[in-house]
Amino acid sequence: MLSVENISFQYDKDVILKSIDFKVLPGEHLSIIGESGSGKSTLLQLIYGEFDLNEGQIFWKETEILGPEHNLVAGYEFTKSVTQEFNIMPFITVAENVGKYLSNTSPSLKKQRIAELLEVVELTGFSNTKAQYLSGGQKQRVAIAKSLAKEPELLLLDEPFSHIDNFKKQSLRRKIFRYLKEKNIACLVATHNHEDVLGYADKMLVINNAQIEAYGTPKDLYNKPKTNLIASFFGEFNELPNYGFVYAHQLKVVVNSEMKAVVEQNYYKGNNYLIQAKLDGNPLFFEHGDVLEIGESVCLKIEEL
Ligand SMILES: Nc1ncnc2c1ncn2[C@@H]1O[C@H](COP(=O)(O)OP(=O)(O)OP(=O)(O)O)[C@@H](O)[C@H]1O
Repeated sequence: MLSVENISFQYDKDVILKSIDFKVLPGEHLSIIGESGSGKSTLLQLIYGEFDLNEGQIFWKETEILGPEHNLVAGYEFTKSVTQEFNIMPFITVAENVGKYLSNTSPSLKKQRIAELLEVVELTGFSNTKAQYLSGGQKQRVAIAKSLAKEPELLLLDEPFSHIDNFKKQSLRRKIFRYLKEKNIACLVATHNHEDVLGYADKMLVINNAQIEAYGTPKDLYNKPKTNLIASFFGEFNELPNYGFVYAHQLKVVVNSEMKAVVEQNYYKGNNYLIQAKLDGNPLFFEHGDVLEIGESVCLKIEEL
């Protein structure tokens, strides 16, 4: 189990993380969300042992994860980290990068393992390509495969699909997260994308103002967002008096109701339109199947999630 015990950290005078305390079980998937600059990457780096904590302790099972003051070379056998820098070698092939730390005692086993990992990240056809000729997204996938080569117990992923196009992202996400579950590898995933969370994460940690703003299952946080930061992570939303947070897709146009809004703008979204309207002088967003006329008055009702 990963045990992050009341840690606090600052690079210089500003406190980046304060009294952060949570646990992650073996095989568990924890998503870390928060605004840009809220400290998600810093938290992953601390768990990797890259910096010394100002307060608190971090353990993986019985081992305390220590920073450079006690441990000159960051990192432990049981953990791997994929950062935004990728750390892959440009002048060797994709297969050589992935197999870099694998044992050479059985070349056929090594080859098999590399092939298995390239299949997980959908790069089988690039095995013999030098890494320098890869796109940013392909490099990111090599970095993920490399991090899995020696089967860590704990994997730290910092925005793992940030360079990967939407077309690839969907299947890659399914494959990688399923692979981690099958191998019982715990993972912490810093992300800005709710699609990385819903459907995959067991738990979700929200960081704001250096502290934990919320912790729970994605379903609970989605159904009852306590703050606008959490609601906004999941999509367009409104904060309505007497109701709290209401997602745009929860508002439906009906023949008659007390809630009357005036349409101001339509935004095409593919399967429907996001409608910007005014309700009692305040902006309101809802979704609708068709374009509505600007200036039209519509009645709305709130649907339960
Ligand atoms: N090496 C560093 N030295 C000093 N300050 C740093 C360093 N790295 C990050 N910071 C600062 O710490 C804060 C948190 O940064 P961090 O990268 O952890 O945020 P983040 O939540 O991962 O952001 P993003 O979502 O944009 O990646 C930011 O204000 C950043 O400027």
